[in-house]
Amino acid sequence: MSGTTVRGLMLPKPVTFVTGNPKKLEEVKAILGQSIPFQSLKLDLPELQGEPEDISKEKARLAAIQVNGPVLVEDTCLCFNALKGLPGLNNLLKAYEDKSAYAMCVFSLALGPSADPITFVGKTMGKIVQARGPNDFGWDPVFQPDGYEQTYAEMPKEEKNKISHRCRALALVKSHFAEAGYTFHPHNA
Ligand SMILES: O=c1[nH]c(=O)c2ncn([C@@H]3O[C@H](COP(=O)(O)OP(=O)(O)OP(=O)(O)O)[C@@H](O)[C@H]3O)c2[nH]1
Ligand SMILES: [Mg+2]
Repeated sequence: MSGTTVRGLMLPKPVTFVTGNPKKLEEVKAILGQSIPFQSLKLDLPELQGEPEDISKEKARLAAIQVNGPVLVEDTCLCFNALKGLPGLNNLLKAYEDKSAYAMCVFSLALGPSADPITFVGKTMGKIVQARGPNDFGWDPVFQPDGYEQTYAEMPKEEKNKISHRCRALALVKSHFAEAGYTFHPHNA
């Protein structure tokens, strides 16, 4: 994490969570509840290259300029230990004995167009298995978290949302909001 926290800072409007992925949005809504006032928006942002945290920060910076207010962005990847943490295709993993993997979620918060984004990372360790469970969200059917007999896809949503990469990253986002004590401009809340 980086950046300077200004305690009690008043944000001009609710946080805009920028995503084009409805499944992500559904989970973020369920996990955040009423803890952070936010709205969502799909923006066309360039697909950036580089290290996950740098990509995320740059995405937040670009989004905050477009929104002209506080934004939260998120990127997720499934990283394979056999490929030294590289995100990859499941078929590629067939050639390796080591099926261990981790789901990683990186959120960046930019408080405004000229603010330095703050990054929050959540990881859940697990392994890649033959697909089991409903097929409506990315790689959920092939990821089985450590300590569980079910894949993400087989778990009830509430269960996934208690242990997921996304909930771990969002727990850090929530603590940041609680510590910073941001307030929201009453006219735009
Ligand atoms: O099984 C899954 N469980 C998850 O919990 C999860 N979170 C994301 N994904 C998938 O990973 C890819 C890259 O994600 P991504 O971060 O680039 O997202 P995106 O481009 O769809 O949306 P966004 O960048 O507009 O927010 C996309 O195919 C997402 O569907 C998940 N799959
Ligand atoms: Mg994306």
